[in-house]
Amino acid sequence: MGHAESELLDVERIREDFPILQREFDGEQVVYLDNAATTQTPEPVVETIADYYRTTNANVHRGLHQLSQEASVAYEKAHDRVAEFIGASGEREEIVFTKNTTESENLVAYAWGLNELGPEDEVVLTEMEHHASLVTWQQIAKKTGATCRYISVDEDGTLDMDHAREIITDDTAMVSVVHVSNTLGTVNPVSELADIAHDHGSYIFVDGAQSVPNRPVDVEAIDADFLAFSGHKMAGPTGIGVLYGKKHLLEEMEPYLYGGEMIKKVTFEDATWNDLPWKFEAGTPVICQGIALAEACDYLDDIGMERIQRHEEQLAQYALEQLRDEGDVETYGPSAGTERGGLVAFNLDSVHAHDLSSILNDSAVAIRAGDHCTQPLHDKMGVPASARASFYIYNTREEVDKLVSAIDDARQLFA
Ligand SMILES: Cc1ncc(COP(=O)(O)O)c(CN[C@@H](CS)C(=O)O)c1O
Repeated sequence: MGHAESELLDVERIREDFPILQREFDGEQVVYLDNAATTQTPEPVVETIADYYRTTNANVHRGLHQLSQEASVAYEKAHDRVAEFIGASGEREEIVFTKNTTESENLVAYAWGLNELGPEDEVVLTEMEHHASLVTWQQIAKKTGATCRYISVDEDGTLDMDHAREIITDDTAMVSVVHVSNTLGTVNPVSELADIAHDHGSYIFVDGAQSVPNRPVDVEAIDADFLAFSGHKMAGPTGIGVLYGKKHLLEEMEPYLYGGEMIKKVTFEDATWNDLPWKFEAGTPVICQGIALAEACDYLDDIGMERIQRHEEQLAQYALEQLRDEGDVETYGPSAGTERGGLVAFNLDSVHAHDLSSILNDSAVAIRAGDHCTQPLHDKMGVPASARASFYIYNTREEVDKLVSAIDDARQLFA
């Protein structure tokens, strides 16, 4: 299948780095449109992983031998590279490697929330939060007696900022907000929300899982106190997430996972903690994944995050136009022309999203169908599930056409 180049990205050249995109199912070349769930891994990142295990593998911070020294240096530098990727001037001391975004959210909820929240405190979320944030803060609130409140989402899928200004008050201890919704594609004004939160003495946690991989993100320009994202959504491996935290906050926080690496001195009676970020990286850390994530940062920066953003926006707008041309497709999220992330959730009249996804799979079109870990949002939308196409650097307009054609196959099947 030939692929028209986007005027923004040399997609043909990029696709050469992703052999998985050549796979065929029953003679149909795969059309991978499930990038909000996880992205594919380019050869330079795969080679970095292979090279690590071939030449450098050793445990970090524990051996004086050459291999351990080399692995330790590479692992530490990976923290610095990730810090640079998101504009964290505190470098490695502000970057904690976790397993994924979910663990990063839980780290702050337990290490800060469990100790700092009480019955007089409120945690403000949005109705479009992913379960990684919503369930985490909901359960910590139950444990501490704090109250969760939710900023409303308007009919058009955007955040009701008047409601945000109303419910973020001096009782708010934490605002936790998704930067780009994985269901609606809505891009939330996180800098404005940070200002509102800070004006009331609250911290702000930004869920960057769908923004850091897809657009330029500068944590200091946002003035986020915490920000989380996952390596597997940004051309990196699974098994690594990142928690960014302002240095002074991470210094004040107690660890929530104990063991080796995170300590300095241990007696039978007590222990003291290691320096940042190691205080929050108990046990043998995600060594190879961290080094591979640094390579993914290089890979994406070589393409350019602004160009990636515009490429995805163009594909999403094109998909919206194609889908909305059909009278029987309901799409969710901001209208065409309004800024949105590179994804479109939708439903085809009279066809359940799961059935639609299965039929699209018959044409080798891979999308996601379900609640996308945003069940309360789907309840508010009045649908049990939605189908979702999400785009990345290797997708093309021609693949959007393939999606639309496969949807038509489903339409005919259920006609
Ligand atoms: C906004 C947002 N916040 C947190 C997460 C969790 O990322 P993890 O790497 O699984 O921990 C995700 C992952 N959303 C995937 C899996 S549900 C999706 O298909 O939309 C996300 O989109």
